[in-house]
Amino acid sequence: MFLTQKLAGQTVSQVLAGKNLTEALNAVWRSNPALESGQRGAIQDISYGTLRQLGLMEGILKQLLRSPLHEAELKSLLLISLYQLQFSRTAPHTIVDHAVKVAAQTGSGFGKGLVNGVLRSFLRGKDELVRRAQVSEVGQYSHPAWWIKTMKSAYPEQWMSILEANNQHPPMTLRINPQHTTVDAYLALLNEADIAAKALDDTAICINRPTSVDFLPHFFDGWVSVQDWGAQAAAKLLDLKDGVSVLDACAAPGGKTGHILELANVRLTALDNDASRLKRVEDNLKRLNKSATLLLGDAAEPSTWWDGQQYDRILADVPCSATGVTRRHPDIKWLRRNEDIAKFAKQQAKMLDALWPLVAPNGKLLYATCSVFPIENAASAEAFAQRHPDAKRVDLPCQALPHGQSIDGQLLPTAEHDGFYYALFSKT
Ligand SMILES: C[S@@+](CC[C@H](N)C(=O)[O-])C[C@H]1O[C@@H](n2cnc3c(N)ncnc32)[C@H](O)[C@@H]1O
Repeated sequence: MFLTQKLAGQTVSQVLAGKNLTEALNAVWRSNPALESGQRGAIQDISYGTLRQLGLMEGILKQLLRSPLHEAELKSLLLISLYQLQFSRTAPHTIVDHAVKVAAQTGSGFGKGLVNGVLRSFLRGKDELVRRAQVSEVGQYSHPAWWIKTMKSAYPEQWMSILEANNQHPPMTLRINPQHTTVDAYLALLNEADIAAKALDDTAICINRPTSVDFLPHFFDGWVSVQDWGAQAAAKLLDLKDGVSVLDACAAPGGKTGHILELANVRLTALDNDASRLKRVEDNLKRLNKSATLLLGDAAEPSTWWDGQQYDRILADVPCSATGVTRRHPDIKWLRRNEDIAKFAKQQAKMLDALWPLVAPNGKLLYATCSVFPIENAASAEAFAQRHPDAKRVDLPCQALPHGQSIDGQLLPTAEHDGFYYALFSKT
């Protein structure tokens, strides 16, 4: 426990200094190769949990400090320990004792007494401290104020459920490969493996308790993939048929690439501008025993990689704020800035404009983001249609969507799926 608290504190400290959570955790794994899987799991749980609840934890800590604490590692140690005291089942005295030991090794060691005092004061006045921290919306919903404001104005009825969904553990969802199995047959295999799960539709299965893919029957034979239910809509929306040519313009790590190849016998080009991520597409396709032409290139600069042959279908699953998948990356709540959203929208418009000439007559382009910010979604799609009179917005076939519905292409995060946006255009 001592080591997990120490390393979780360091991880959160790195994130608060601007590093992304995945990179911060990878750095911990690299410098501590002897960690056991249980310890890694605990470090991950504490770091993710603290960042999900950071607004609340900061609100509590502020009440317990006489003056702002500038020593970053000590502050993060307090935040993760408060998180554990509030949300974990570990005995409080163990959490406090170990936090004090970590503090003794942190910086000049002066923080021992402070950590002891703060954590014991929290235990004495917990309920009132939490209540007072939740008076502010940042404390109650653990999102930055600018984010809460945008959600309120964009979704006057759903903003609270969106913010609450962002702070939950994400669901683990599988996509079965219809070339190998069916939902019913695979549920039976899961049942035999003692993995409780339920069907979401005729290709998606939700696992009750997330598990390692090592335990999923025939995972390495390509029978199933891990993919959010909302993400599974993309390939279905593309209206695929055998023989069509498809460009997956922002393909890595290849979740949707694999799905496209499972649905029809298409000629697929998978493009990404990140070589290491493109390698992940290759690995994914190998597991699924599928093939595609992989290209390293910039979707916004087709002249550098395009062979001049138009595509019948283009999937533009563009880089975005990822605000629809916040619960999988809770660091983005604290690393994103309001002004980033407009920058993403600009980059997305550039990519869409560059890709549109590559769509064949009567072909289709599906614009996709995992954002819930309208500037990147509805506003982007409308502006694109305005700029391109030959782009006709097509209604999304509801059978492709979770529960058969969206708000004009917008899926908001729920217990069953992440937040996504889809806009489909056909070339007249
Ligand atoms: C949202 S992710 C795509 C997820 C992927 N479609 C899937 O389902 O697994 C966006 C991808 O776009 C890539 N990307 C970012 N800028 C790009 C650009 N200018 N051209 C091509 N790919 C780009 C990123 O490397 C990233 O892999």
